[in-house]
Amino acid sequence: MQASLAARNLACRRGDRLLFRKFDLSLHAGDTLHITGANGIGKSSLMRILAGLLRPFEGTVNSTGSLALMDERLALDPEWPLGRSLAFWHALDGCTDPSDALAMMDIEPLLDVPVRFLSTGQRKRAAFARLLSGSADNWLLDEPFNGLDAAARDKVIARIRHHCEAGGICVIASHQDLGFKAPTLAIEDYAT
Ligand SMILES: Nc1ncnc2c1ncn2[C@@H]1O[C@H](COP(=O)(O)OP(=O)(O)OP(=O)(O)O)[C@@H](O)[C@H]1O
Repeated sequence: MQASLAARNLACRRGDRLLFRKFDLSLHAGDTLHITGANGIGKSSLMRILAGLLRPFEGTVNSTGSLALMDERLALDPEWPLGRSLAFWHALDGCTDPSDALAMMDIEPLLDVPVRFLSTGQRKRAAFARLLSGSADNWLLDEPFNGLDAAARDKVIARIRHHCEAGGICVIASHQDLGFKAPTLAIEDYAT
């Protein structure tokens, strides 16, 4: 894998509020990082900046390797059956055999269900199935455990560990305890 992710002197402004400033990070192959902070502090905004989806007010982001952001926005057509929606992304992501990821997240029984009928946890499992069947080097996971039951959560943690042991990077934004050890960065330390 080609993973690396660095941010320098980031500042984030939302509306007329400067949320944080002077935020730096430097991650290399194998690193996991837990971004912590209270509701509304700017975790999701930071993740979108790192993903290149939101322009920082100041500062720069540099990465090598491919990047995947998983957040509350499912990016699956709500009217399509889940299987068809996932197949759309598998084709774009160049995934020829998603069966392992679908089985791991217990998705097969849901493939005929329209996305709009999925429960919160089922949606999250579908999002993980897409992530796991892709080949991104840098994973940006925004509140990845919301809605997951204990069994699904354990599987996801095992896959995060596996991803990083294989040389990937995983940044997890969450106000919750992760349930496993990871270096932490508190956004409060950069709040204005
Ligand atoms: N498009 C926007 N325009 C203006 N303000 C916004 C916009 N999006 C988010 N905000 C504000 O930016 C702040 C940070 O939001 P963000 O979603 O990044 O926080 P968060 O730390 O992820 O919160 P939570 O833990 O509740 O998910 C919030 O006060 C939010 O209302």
